[in-house]
Amino acid sequence: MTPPPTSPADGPAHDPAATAREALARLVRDVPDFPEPGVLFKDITPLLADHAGLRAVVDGLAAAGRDAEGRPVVDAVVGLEARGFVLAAPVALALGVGFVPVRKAGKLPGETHEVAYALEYGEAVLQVHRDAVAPGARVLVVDDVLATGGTLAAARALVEACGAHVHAASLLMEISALPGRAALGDLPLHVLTTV
Ligand SMILES: O=P(O)(O)OC[C@H]1O[C@H](OP(=O)(O)OP(=O)(O)O)[C@H](O)[C@@H]1O
Ligand SMILES: Nc1ncnc2[nH]cnc12
Repeated sequence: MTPPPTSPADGPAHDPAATAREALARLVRDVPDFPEPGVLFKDITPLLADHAGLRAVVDGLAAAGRDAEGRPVVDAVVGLEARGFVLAAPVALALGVGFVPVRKAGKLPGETHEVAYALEYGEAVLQVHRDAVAPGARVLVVDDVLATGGTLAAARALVEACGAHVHAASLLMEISALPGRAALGDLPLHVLTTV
């Protein structure tokens, strides 16, 4: 039987994390001065439009919700409006659990918890349905970008207001020039790439 490739000289080894990083490097577009001067916007729409790239990053994001043997260890996946929704729903399917939306204020019809927060280019209010996450549940939070950490800190506060626990946050990319990681204290972060 032919052994699997072990070095670049033998051919490309199957490394899911490297595949996701390569997709991000190739398919995320930098847009200077959007949505305001001084912001280098990371546009993920080319990545979302590429089936293999989307597949690679969904698999990479879902890994944060599994144990060392690959078994799911979370009870729900929370996605953050709007880009986080696109990624979190397939991650929830991959892990065999449900999807819970955290939305900008005024969009959810039921009783909500809410948190005001600031992000790299503005301020907003996030909400979650009070009954969306069961008390004691272990949650994976999924989003695209970690910049200042304001959005993710607000999402964590909302999950905790439901009496649930954030197992980890899983993100496509961390902007290392911004202080997001420091703002999140002991929250376990799983990032597919750092820019
Ligand atoms: O770390 P932070 O500084 O909080 O920034 C990160 C957040 O900013 C973007 O969301 P945005 O509110 O622009 O929403 P969108 O997905 O609706 O475009 C991004 O999708 C993250 O959620
Ligand atoms: N620079 C950036 N690019 C894309 N999304 C963001 N959210 C916050 N900062 C961002």
